[in-house]
Amino acid sequence: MHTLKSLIDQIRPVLDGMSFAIKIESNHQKTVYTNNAFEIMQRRSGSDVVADTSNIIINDQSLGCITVFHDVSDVARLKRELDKLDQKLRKIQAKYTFKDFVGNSPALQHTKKIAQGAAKTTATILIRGESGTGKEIFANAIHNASMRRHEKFIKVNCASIPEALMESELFGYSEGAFTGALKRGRKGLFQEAHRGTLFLDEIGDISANMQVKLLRVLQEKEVMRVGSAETEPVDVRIISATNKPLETMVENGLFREDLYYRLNVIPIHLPPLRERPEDIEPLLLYLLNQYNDLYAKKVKIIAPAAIEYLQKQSWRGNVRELENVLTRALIRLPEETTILEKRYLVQTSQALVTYPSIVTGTVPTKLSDAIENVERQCISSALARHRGDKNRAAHDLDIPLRTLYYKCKKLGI
Ligand SMILES: Nc1ncnc2c1ncn2[C@@H]1O[C@H](COP(=O)(O)OP(=O)(O)OP(=O)(O)O)[C@@H](O)[C@H]1O
Repeated sequence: MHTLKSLIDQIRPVLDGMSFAIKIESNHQKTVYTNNAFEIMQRRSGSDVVADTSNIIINDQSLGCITVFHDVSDVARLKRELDKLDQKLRKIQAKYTFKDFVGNSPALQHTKKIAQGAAKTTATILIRGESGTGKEIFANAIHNASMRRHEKFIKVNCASIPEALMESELFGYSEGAFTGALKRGRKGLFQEAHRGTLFLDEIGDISANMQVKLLRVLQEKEVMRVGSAETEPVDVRIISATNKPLETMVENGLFREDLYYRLNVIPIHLPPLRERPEDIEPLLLYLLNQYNDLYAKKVKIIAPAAIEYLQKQSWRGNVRELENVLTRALIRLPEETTILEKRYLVQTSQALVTYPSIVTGTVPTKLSDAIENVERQCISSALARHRGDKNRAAHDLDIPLRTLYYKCKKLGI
């Protein structure tokens, strides 16, 4: 007949060598065995431990119980780090001011003046402008010029958050709202931005369902977490931005008119770069200042012919495209060169606008293969233009971000 002691003696070499901490207790809760790992765990303070206890039953007779302790300190530490990172990702330090918004063209000066006036109020602002005109840094600058500058500036890219997550991202969720929800529930971005500014980028991309919910929050100034019936008051200044034709979308029933008016209290239009060629030179100097260090170059002067050449371009991608052209020019520039000549820019801007032939090499027989080739080339070229930034690539390709992820996976990009 087994006794607990004889059983332990039989398996002692196995228990002693285990890396898990183990404790065996008799039926009277008296500790009769602990292994080395248990002693080490006891000496270490502040560990996060999960205990797993099972009864020791032999021939229907209970001899005691064995507890295995799992040290989850690393998991707990990783979780804390993840939470911190998540917090950081959800916040953007609003680091830009109007001084950082380069350009003194009359068109830009006019826009800055309106924005500086608007910053002093709490009115909702809608920033319009083509892609790459600086809507995001302009929103930053408005927040920093406002009374809320010491509070948070939180950015939400409405186009990149999947529809299913949008509501809980914006308004939070309560305890046990859905499988995988955090135990304590979670604040939404509206609550995070309380007393600060919430920047809703790509607002033209939100679904009809979210439009209704957003309108409600703007009207009532309170949010309701997913899975809760209670409301929480929020004091948030909304700045939204889009390059979509919202007015046409309203006419076509794609964007709610009431929401449009709520968002568009102060409209601000950022003019495209081609309408303010005089801003190109100061922008180049501002960018050179950063890029010389970044690419270990020594450029001090931009040749007048180079500036003149750039001023004549159409800049479909606006300042972002100008950044790309300058980056490519600097990369191919010899290290010691101090003057940026036109020839370097000509090569690079042509490289940007000359797209590869749609189907290269042997033309596939199957139409589906040919379509895949074209898709692969268009997507690869958009990703290359935006240095791998999928958001911007999807924007250029005029497809939802989700579709881009799906296609990249399917096409092996
Ligand atoms: N006036 C400016 N001064 C300095 N940098 C600028 C200016 N305008 C734009 N930029 C730079 O151009 C790039 C694009 O700006 P930003 O992301 O703010 O544009 P956007 O209009 O929000 O674009 P999208 O609609 O594609 O999101 C950024 O790197 C930004 O720093």
